[in-house]
Amino acid sequence: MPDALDATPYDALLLLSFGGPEGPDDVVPFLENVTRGRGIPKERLKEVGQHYFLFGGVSPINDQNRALLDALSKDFADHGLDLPVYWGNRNWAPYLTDTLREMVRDGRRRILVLATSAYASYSGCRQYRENLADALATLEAEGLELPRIDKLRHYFNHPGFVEPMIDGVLRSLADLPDAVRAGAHIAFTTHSVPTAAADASGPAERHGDGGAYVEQHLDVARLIADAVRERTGVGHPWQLVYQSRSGAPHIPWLEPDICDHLQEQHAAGVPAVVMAPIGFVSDHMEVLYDLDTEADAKAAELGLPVRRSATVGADPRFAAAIRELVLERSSIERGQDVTPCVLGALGPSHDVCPVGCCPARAPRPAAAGADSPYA
Ligand SMILES: CC1=C(CCC(=O)O)c2cc3nc(cc4[nH]c(cc5[nH]c(cc1n2)c(C)c5CCC(=O)O)c(CCC(=O)O)c4C)C(CCC(=O)O)=C3C
Ligand SMILES: [Fe+2]
Repeated sequence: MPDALDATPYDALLLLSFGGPEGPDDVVPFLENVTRGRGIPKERLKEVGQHYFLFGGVSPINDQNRALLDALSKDFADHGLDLPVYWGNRNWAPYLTDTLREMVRDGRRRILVLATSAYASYSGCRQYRENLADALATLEAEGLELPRIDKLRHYFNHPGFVEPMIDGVLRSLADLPDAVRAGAHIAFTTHSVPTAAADASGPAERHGDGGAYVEQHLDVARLIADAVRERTGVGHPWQLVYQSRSGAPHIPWLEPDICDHLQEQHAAGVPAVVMAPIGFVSDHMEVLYDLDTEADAKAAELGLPVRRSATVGADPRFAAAIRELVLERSSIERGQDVTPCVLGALGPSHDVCPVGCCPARAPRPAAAGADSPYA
């Protein structure tokens, strides 16, 4: 047995995710949960419902999270880290509030949260923190003693997140026909968000011109493109592009969309494209529909060879990265010196979201940050 690792003061890890439907009857109530109060046009909702029905009403995200939980349990056990791992979602069972209640009943007092979103943004960070605050408010109203909740720093630039994606892009390039491989363009994709949300992402000093959201994605894209050049000797041209736009058409969102981008690349004579969904932690519906279905169809129509590279999912290197991040944060909370493990130009992200980080359109209480109303 390895020496036991020390996660004190934490007594549990909470995997916090989006949630997704597990059958046709779940689709509409799931979409209602997601879009409550968010002003998404009815037409868009109908269309997104169809994406789920095309896959039997089942989002792959829950099985992805189950696989990640298994990978985390295995990694923690193999390394002598005795820390229970729980799972709760924003939009579908197991619901965050129910999981948090169970954790309190199990006596957990200091909880560290791993969200399945690697980057700063309202949708990828503060909204999860708002959900944590809502859950705490519910437990408080039930008379339960509230645990203290912290959130792990953004892990977009952790080697355990980036390296599996480098391998994925290399595999996709290798999988392209020989004749088009050297000329292939890499389209790094992430979820589009309103440009106003991107501009206000991250701490106040990063606001403006795409904010921390765009800056962090560009950092990861550059890391992957550089690593690919080092390993293949070919400097593939690349661009950060967007997918899964929603919202009303008159509100500006980040562009270009991947499908328009494929068309432009094709028109410019690019012989092949690797689509690398760096904005997503696993192959969930955005990847299976928006890339593997819609963008693939667009490419087929153009006669453009494309490949889609893997997300990290339950890669053991990602599980190991989470262990390292847990131990790093535990040491910091104990007042010890640590050297954060990080790649790229931006350095490690903050441990605690400062006041004004990824502000909401309408301010609401958010936990696990400097502006948390909870301890
Ligand atoms: C930045 C970002 C991430 C990445 C970070 C993270 O992972 O959290 C993400 C992930 C996800 N988004 C998901 C699903 C949906 N997102 C929607 C709507 C929206 N997403 C937004 C942003 C993001 N979303 C935004 C700005 C909206 C507009 C409405 C609003 O401002 O809230 C809608 C409504 C319909 C639509 O309009 O598409 C659905 C169904 C699923 C589950 C997939 C599955 O089931 O497998 C996942 C992982
Ligand atoms: Fe989304």
